[in-house]
Amino acid sequence: MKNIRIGTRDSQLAMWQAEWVQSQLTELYPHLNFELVSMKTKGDKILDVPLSKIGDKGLFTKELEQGLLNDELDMAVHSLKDMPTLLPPGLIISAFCEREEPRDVFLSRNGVPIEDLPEGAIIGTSSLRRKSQLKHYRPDLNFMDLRGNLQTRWRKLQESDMAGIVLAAAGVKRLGWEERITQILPEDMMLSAVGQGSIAVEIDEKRSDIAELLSGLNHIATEKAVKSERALMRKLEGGCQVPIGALGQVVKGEIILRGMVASLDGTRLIKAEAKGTDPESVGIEVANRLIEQGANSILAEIR
Ligand SMILES: NCc1[nH]cc(CCC(=O)O)c1CC(=O)O
Repeated sequence: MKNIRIGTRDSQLAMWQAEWVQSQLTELYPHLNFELVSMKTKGDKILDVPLSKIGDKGLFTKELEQGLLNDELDMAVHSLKDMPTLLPPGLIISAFCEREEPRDVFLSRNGVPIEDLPEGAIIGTSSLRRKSQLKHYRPDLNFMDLRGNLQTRWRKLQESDMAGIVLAAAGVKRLGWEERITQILPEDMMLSAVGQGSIAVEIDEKRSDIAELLSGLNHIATEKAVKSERALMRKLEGGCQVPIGALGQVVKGEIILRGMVASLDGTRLIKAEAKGTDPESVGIEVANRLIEQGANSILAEIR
């Protein structure tokens, strides 16, 4: 029986996602054997520094991509959110799996939603995107850097004097932690990260055999939405380490894309929106509208 190697990081969330891809493929192709190969990435090893300070693109993807290029892996499963907008030459995303809830959630230690937290409450997050938007909404809030996998972040919340933490709903749901969610943050308070909630499967562009297997996992509406978000990000030259939010939604085949750029202190926050059918042009249009409103000067300050 043919053996197909699926690469993944070894965090509990990454393993859940890779196992999900494995089970979908096994169901579609019961005569093939899909094997998981787990590895640690640089982003899993450096845990004491906020991602924005490491400033390295592909922190969670490089080792897996090396595996694809060296023919040690046949495919690599990633959270799309962790993937740079430009892939290494020779690699492509072969499937954008159907998106889970894209929004962020607040996990409050005492069950108190963000709007009712006491003045000066401390929120755990290292994400510039989450901090800037929360600062904009409530300038009195304080922040504590928080990295590590979801288990680590939950444990740190219990052990510290933080009021709560902000996480992607998708990860929280995949780990079965729904009951820990205090609130889903609405898009006008917290626009999610580019690609958030979608699982992407990356392959060597020469492996048309693998691409064929994966065609059954691609979800067209998700693909359109996240491609528009990634086009916006590419135009603004952001990584996941800048305060940019974007959410595309496909309604009757048309993409509606909203984008947001904020300053770190939350005093400036700009938004733009556009509609269309071509992901690339919708993404660029929203990016240009953000640039017209001063996005580049906000981003230049941060870089
Ligand atoms: N930055 C790490 C990361 N990458 C993807 C997810 C969640 C899963 C997803 O967005 O698909 C998370 C955790 C989080 O931000 O809470």
